[in-house]
Amino acid sequence: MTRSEDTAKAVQVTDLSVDLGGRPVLRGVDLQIRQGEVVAVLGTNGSGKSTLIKTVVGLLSAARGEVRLFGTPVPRFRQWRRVGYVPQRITAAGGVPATVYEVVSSGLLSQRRMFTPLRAAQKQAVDEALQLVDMPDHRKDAVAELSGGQQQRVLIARALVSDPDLLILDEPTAGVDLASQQIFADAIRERVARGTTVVMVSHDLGPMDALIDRSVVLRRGRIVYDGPPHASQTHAHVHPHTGGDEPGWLSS
Ligand SMILES: Nc1ncnc2c1ncn2[C@@H]1O[C@H](COP(=O)(O)OP(=O)(O)OP(=O)(O)O)[C@@H](O)[C@H]1O
Repeated sequence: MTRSEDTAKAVQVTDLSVDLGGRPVLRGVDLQIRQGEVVAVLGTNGSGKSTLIKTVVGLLSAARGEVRLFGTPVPRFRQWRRVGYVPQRITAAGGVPATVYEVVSSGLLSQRRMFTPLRAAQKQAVDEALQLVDMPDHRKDAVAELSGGQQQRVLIARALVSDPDLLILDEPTAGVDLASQQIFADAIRERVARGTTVVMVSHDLGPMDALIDRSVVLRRGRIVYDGPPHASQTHAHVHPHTGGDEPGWLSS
């Protein structure tokens, strides 16, 4: 594979195995995501979706195999500004009192420049992200004092503020009301039109459903389906033991 083909892949997961608590959670996962694709990661509770996402963003390490982002192995990847990540649950405040504005603006700064004041354009980007999730009136509020759905909206704003090339979303709209899900889907649609790659875990895609062009189903730490969204979304929630000869289903 040439270098340019490598970098045309936003995410390359090769023979990835991850162990947690001494137990294999992911086993031999292969997944290639081209730039501009919108991929849903589906599967029952405990199938390994969050573990895969966390390994892709470098929060967990591989026992075997590797993950590359834009052609670079994750341990050596430094362009984190190109990646927006919404975790499954609130971790943004991390026990430290932080305002909505601080959490969203942290999406603009690499660790090294954490305490550099924001430039005017960056302030504007934070304001726009807060508008997008309909939270401008809460900019000075402590994140810890918001409702769960409002906290999730803050995390969405943080992921969108840097206008990343790759958005990695772990149940981004869990607990978020339908109107806000729609706003979020519209924001994602607009970015997808500009070429942003999206990888999203969800149990209920809601208004995001129409944006998905491929889905991947995990079962007990392995990929069992990789193909067009329709069939997989049906099967992911029905009986995991079917599959048979339909396209996209892989033998496990
Ligand atoms: N820190 C940990 N230590 C040990 N086992 C873990 C740890 N985190 C997750 N696991 C186990 O790994 C498996 C996969 O968990 P993971 O969170 O990736 O699943 P998931 O598909 O995202 O589930 P859900 O749909 O419920 O969010 C589960 O069996 C879980 O118990």
